[in-house]
Amino acid sequence: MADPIIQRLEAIIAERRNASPDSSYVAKLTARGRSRIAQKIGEEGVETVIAAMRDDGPGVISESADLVFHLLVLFADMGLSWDQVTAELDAREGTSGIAEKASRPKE
Ligand SMILES: N=c1c2ncn([C@@H]3O[C@H](COP(=O)(O)OP(=O)(O)OP(=O)(O)O)[C@@H](O)[C@H]3O)c2ncn1[C@@H]1O[C@H](COP(=O)(O)O)[C@@H](O)[C@H]1O
Repeated sequence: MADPIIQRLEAIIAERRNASPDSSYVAKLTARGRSRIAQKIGEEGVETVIAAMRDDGPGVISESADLVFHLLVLFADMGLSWDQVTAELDAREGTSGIAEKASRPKE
């Protein structure tokens, strides 16, 4: 089960998708289409990287919140949920990243 703020945000985003783009950022971004939502995730990821390179801890937290929020907007657009991400992490628990990479088929 997702953290309570993630659950509330998923519900808010589902509702705000149908609001007026004049009064809702979620509705405005959704109306611009999937590619724009995905582009925002790239932008927020880059802003997180920039904050990290500046050793700006509060900046990394703030940009990470933007990143998670925009991921949730994308998930809503694609019918996905945060619980699916945590299920994927659960499934990976205990598998070393080094071992997993070594087990991939050779290209
Ligand atoms: N958590 C957030 C949240 N985080 C970030 N943002 C917005 O995301 C945008 C990202 O900022 P940027 O400067 O990168 O982008 P921008 O220049 O404003 O936008 P673009 O024109 O570039 O797309 C800003 O407008 C932020 O205000 C958010 N907007 C909304 N929420 C949540 O979503 C709820 C519903 O919001 P509305 O849909 O606006 O009612 C709110 O009550 C909040 O709980």
